Amino acid sequence: MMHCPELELIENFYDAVSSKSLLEHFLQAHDWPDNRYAFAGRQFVLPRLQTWHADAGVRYSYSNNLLHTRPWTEPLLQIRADVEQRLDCRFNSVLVNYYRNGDDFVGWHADDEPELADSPAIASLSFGAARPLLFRHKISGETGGLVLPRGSLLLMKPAFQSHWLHSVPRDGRITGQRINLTFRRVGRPTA
Ligand SMILES: O=C(O)CCC(=O)C(=O)O
Ligand SMILES: [Fe+2]
Repeated sequence: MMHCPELELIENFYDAVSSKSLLEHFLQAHDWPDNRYAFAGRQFVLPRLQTWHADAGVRYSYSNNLLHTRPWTEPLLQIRADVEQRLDCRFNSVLVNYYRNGDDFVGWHADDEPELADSPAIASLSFGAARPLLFRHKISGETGGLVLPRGSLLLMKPAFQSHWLHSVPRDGRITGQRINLTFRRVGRPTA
């Protein structure tokens, strides 16, 4: 598969033991909402479960439309501290995704909302079943992908969101559960 210079994968950021206990935490103790949402007068079903956590005062149109902002939990704060130390970056929010099995997925998108424009580096952590992240160049259409193993930290560098779309495709052969955390830095609105 093609290499993408705007992605950097750090394998075993968490070792097998820590990855397993964090996975168990998210599966057992994290408070998952229903994946049916009402938006713009319509009901729809998100093909995964999701929660959004942010520092006080952070606003993000995607989350404000779909999700309630929740406070940080102890495990999320600890993971944020570990990631910030490793990357020497600050993050003020995290989107937590739960893929119950290979039928859960995220479709093609870029995390390029205007609120992220100032510093759109995103740090993505994975626990549980390994799933591929596919990417597709917005103009040339080149495609590629990489597998995200448990315990890995994927750094999506700023230009990734402006040049590429990404997805985690459906694969009915995968039975295992997967948790993914994307730490973000959402700017405060200037107006
Ligand atoms: O699950 C993943 O690895 C990616 C999730 C994602 O793209 C997102 O939350 O924006
Ligand atoms: Fe994304």
